[in-house]
Amino acid sequence: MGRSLDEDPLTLAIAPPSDETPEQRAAREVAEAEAKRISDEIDELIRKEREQIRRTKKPVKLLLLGQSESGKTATLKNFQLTYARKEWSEERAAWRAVIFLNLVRNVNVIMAHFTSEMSDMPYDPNDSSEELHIVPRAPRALARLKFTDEHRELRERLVPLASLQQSLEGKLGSASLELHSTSVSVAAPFDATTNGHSHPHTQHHSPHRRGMQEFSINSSNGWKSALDRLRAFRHTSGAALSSSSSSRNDMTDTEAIGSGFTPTRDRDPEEDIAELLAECREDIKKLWEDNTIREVLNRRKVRLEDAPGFFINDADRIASREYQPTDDDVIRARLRTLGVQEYKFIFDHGRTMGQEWRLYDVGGTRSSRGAWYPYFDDVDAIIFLAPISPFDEKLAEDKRVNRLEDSYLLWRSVCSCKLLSRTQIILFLNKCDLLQAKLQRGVRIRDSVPSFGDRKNDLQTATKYFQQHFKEISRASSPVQRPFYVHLTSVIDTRSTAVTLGAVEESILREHLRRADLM
Ligand SMILES: Nc1nc2c(ncn2[C@@H]2O[C@H](COP(=O)(O)OP(=O)(O)OP(=O)(O)O)[C@@H](O)[C@H]2O)c(=O)[nH]1
Ligand SMILES: [Mg+2]
Repeated sequence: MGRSLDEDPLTLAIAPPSDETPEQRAAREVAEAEAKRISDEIDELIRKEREQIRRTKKPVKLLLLGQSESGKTATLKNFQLTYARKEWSEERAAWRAVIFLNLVRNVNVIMAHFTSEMSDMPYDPNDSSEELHIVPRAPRALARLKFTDEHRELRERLVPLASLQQSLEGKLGSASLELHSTSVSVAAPFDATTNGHSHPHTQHHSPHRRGMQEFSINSSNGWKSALDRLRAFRHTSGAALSSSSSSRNDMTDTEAIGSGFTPTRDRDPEEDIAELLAECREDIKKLWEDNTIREVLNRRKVRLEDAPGFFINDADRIASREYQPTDDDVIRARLRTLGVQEYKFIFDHGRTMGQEWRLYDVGGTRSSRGAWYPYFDDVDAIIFLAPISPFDEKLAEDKRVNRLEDSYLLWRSVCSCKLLSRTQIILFLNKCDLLQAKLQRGVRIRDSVPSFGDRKNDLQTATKYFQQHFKEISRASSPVQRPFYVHLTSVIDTRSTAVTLGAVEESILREHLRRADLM
């Protein structure tokens, strides 16, 4: 037989006193109702929080867009450095070979100009070996530079670095080669698709169905595709230097020996490279510090300092057997992005600790942009990188196009894209450090950007002007008005970038939760 409710101890304990007056009863019922309301509110908060946590299990997706060399990969590296430090530390050493290649390239660019000036060869700006944004020598006649025997000997001693560059490029694959021309002459080849028509470049691309290798290298950690090649190269000993590969830059051992770079067998080839560089260290410094050679570069308007992967100033530190990359070196190392690469990070710092983020880093050359469109569909936010220092430079892949103009066109296409009309877009006006240096050297903006007019040629005025221009484009071209988020950045400055990323993280997360609520 069951117990009567009247006998339940709890019921008895909380039962109203038998002598309760009607007033006391009314007051008790009000208090009970209030307690229930508070309790329900707490239950609802807990439910929402749980729901939010459940939803945020969905990765936060962030797409990085911008022209080539705008700093997308450098921004991605800053994310990793700030929020996924363990992975960052594990990968740091793998960048050593890329930095060696960057340094060797700096040397070889100087060597190419120095050699052609020494042999009085006419300068050909279309020469495919040119990697920098160089303008032809001014037509006025300048006195011929005087080269000494010491210059000739220096040149002889540094010749092996040409084959070293080829070998490193061959082993790192096409990511290590810059693109010098492209058949695509429009800024946003995805544009036709954005207007509702299919486009030949994007028709068959989807994140799950991508074919062409140039457009689609996709791994859980993209730059590893290049670095893995290098690891394979290291682990197959010196003999790997002669292995055949798809790269046009592979050389045979015979070629390597003939041109002065002789790999030592049975040893990690990266150590051979470090050793060769260490042997060349004093000559590299001499080359960079020589007044006549500096004059060659000045006359040809070659500014290595503004170019990606500038390391020759650090030759003393890098050209060494013991060299290990620092965080800053890795951020500054240049390796071109091929296709669209997906990076997954579980953040181990910050407000979103434990949260998975997926960052999509794209190749920014005009011929790569057709592959972006499939990724517009499902991202929480876009960071658009627009470098503002190259207002007087041309695209590497199309020497007729001004870089700033290209960024404006691309920005307009992204802002006007219907698929992105409700996507948060954060603009980074990047390379402010290089802009400042350029303005300090006396380069006038109005000579390249006539609409800048007689404004003050200083950093503050320039950034305000460029910012306003991007804002107007956004306002005029966005299908639905959107807030204009902008940051002035120099993403090689890891400290200030960490602060910027903190603000970005919060704003993207808010957007992520808002989108989750809408679903
Ligand atoms: N001085 C300076 N260099 C920068 C800045 N941002 C990027 N760089 C350097 O510029 C070079 C190109 O940057 P990346 O991040 O590789 O450019 P990207 O946009 O990924 O280029 P693609 O992969 O070709 O599309 C690298 O060597 C960077 O270290 C900056 O704000 N200041
Ligand atoms: Mg990149």
